[in-house]
Amino acid sequence: MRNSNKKQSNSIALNTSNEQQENIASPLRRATPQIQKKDASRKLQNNSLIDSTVSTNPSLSIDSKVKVFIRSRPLLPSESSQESSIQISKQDNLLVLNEGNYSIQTNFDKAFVSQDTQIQVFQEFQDPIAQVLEGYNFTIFAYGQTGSGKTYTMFGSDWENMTSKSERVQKQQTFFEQLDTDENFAGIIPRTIYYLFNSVEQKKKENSNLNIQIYCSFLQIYNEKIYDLLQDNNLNKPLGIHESKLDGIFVEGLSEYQVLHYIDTLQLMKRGERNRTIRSTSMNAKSSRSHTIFQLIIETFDESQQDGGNIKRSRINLCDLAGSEKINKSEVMAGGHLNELRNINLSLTTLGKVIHSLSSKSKLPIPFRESKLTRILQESLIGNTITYIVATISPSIDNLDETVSTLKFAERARHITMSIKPNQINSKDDEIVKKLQKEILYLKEILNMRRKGASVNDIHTKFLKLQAENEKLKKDHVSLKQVEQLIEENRHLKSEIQQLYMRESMQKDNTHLSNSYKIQSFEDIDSPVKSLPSISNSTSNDNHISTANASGSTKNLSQFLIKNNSERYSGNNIKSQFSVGSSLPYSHSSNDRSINLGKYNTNIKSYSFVNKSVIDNVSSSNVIRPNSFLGINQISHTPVNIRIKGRQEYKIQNGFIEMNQQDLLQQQKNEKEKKRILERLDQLERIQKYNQQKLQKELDILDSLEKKPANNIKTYSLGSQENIGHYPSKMSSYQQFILGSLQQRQQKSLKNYEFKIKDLERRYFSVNQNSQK
Ligand SMILES: Nc1ncnc2c1ncn2[C@@H]1O[C@H](COP(=O)(O)OP(=O)(O)OP(=O)(O)O)[C@@H](O)[C@H]1O
Repeated sequence: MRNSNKKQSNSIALNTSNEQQENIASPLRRATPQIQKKDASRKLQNNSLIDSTVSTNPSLSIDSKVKVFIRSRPLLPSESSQESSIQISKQDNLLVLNEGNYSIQTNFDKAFVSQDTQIQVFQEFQDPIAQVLEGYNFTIFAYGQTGSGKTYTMFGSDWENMTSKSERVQKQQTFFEQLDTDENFAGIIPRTIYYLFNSVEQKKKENSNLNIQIYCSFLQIYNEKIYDLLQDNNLNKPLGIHESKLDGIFVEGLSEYQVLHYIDTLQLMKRGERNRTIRSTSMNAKSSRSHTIFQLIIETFDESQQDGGNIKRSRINLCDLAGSEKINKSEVMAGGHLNELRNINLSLTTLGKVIHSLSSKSKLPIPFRESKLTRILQESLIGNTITYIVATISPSIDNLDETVSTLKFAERARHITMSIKPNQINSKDDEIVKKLQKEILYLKEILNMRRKGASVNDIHTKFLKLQAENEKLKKDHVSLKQVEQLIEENRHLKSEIQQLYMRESMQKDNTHLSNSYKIQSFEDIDSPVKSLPSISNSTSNDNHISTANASGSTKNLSQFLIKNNSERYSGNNIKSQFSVGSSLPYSHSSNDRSINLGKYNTNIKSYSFVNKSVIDNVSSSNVIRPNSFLGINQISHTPVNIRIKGRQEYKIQNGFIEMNQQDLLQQQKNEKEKKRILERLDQLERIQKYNQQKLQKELDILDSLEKKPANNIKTYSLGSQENIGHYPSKMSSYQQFILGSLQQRQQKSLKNYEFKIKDLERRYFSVNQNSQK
């Protein structure tokens, strides 16, 4: 044990009394644990397991305590040289930390140690996810010092960084296909997505009238600014936080993507993860420098209740906080790093203060507004939300202070109680109708202004004016169906605006979209597999789909889906919405908006058509067989990325496919290069194998030669009669020469191949990464 960690007395118990004024989130302060003899180490008084299970009766509002789990990671290879580490074990929900003569024991709602798998951790989250479908909000956040395992817990292991090609492929498969059997790989977010979609399927089976829509968004807070991780990968456009009576606290301008299948959602999660700001630090090679929140919004509506029914709208917030980090005076830090660190520490300190105020039931104002993080999490800490915290700790002796600090934070959070009830929107609720009408007016105004070339400032001024005007909106009684339509229209307009903004920011980036493509229309399919959508050739120069081969061809989908269209997008002629299928097998919902193409090929399983209204250029005799399509199943009216075999990436929005010509060329180049490398790799692997076999054979021959006394080889006595003539103690110089040169030659060639293979793998990895950007 290092001297600096030696303490004077033997046992530590956490003091979490409400009077304690210490700022627990600051990593810069040393923990001041209460010290006791080990024998007398006391357990915390509050041992009861807090049950935040809520009633599904929507009229009931009940009290729910924040649930706190603790998770300790194993020692990392870089820490294994340490003389000693903190011994962390658990007894039921009691976490026990032993370090030399010191001991810390404290109770949590659940304790996880290094042997506990990702599946075991996730099992604790299944109940509240089921509650989300009843209209309850649910937040999970991972808290802990840098390098303690927050990202591992929330997202999963860093498999993409693994070097072995075969392992990468296997992990990729696991990620998308075997979440329920994989124990250690995927973290809480992918599992939540998977579980949620399965639960939705189950619910729909139980009640075929249920219409459940899922949307997702992903944001990061970096240096006290909020960015959309799905739209803004260059930190170009910080977003603002607003509060409204109906929506509560929300981030204005954050994109919401409608998602139809878990694979699409995972793709979006991966896209956002790639855009996250990370840095290599002394504690963690891939340290998250921003707080991220992955949000799933679930809207449930019973179609059998025409009037007077309810729409349930709930949220799942999955937060991976940036970790606190000490400012290391001996280490030279880049200016940016220091700034990040200050901002991270500031927001975590504020979170600590907020938790302290809430747990001590202080009468003083709670400092939610002191940081963006606490402002966004406000509703998860005092609002209508089931909240779980996973506090992560490290067993490294060097991190003892931070570990104690995390435990104190976690213990305090357990004292927070919230009153929760399901979120329901009633069609007779004038507030919601007013709000939707207001928003639609506002959005229409903005769209018109944008089309006429108005600036963002003009629009903001107009917006303020509109807000005032819209207060006067008349009260109408509308049906639930109408409310749904209003929501749809609203969403549609928002996505148009999003697209406009996106284009603007892309133009600013000097990223010129050299081609704009539009998909005009598809047929809505009533019964799966019976008839398939098809597309006919469009010869005109208008916005129609071009079909390179429309009758049963197996050509690349891109060939018949898209057509170079010089005309720019105009919001008025959006006629159809569609989503394209996933490359992985799944059975889509049985409602009339989807179709299973599984019968026709294995790559694409589902098409979804949302809008029946317009059918252009579609004949039912032809069959689409997009078997080379490795796309994701996505919505149409918010931007989505689609991958087509060969990994070109397209953006689809409002029935448009857009692609950057330069990107496309680069992608194609990358693909060619990758293919070439893979072929060369295969070839080299074959040669290497052949050489190994050859070497082995030659060695075997020499071995047998060595054992056999050849006539022309002198044998030597080893002093024992039996050995004479059988085991020559010395090979002939000829044999030695052959063996030596053979070995040398083979070793050289094997090394050469090994080197070449490594080099190719490295190049493949870098090309692959480039093509995923
Ligand atoms: N339970 C675990 N089992 C195995 N390895 C783990 C576990 N938890 C974390 N690790 C490993 O520890 C390292 C640091 O973990 P991670 O990046 O999740 O930390 P973090 O708390 O998110 O750090 P930061 O705040 O700097 O982003 C990673 O290499 C990760 O794979």
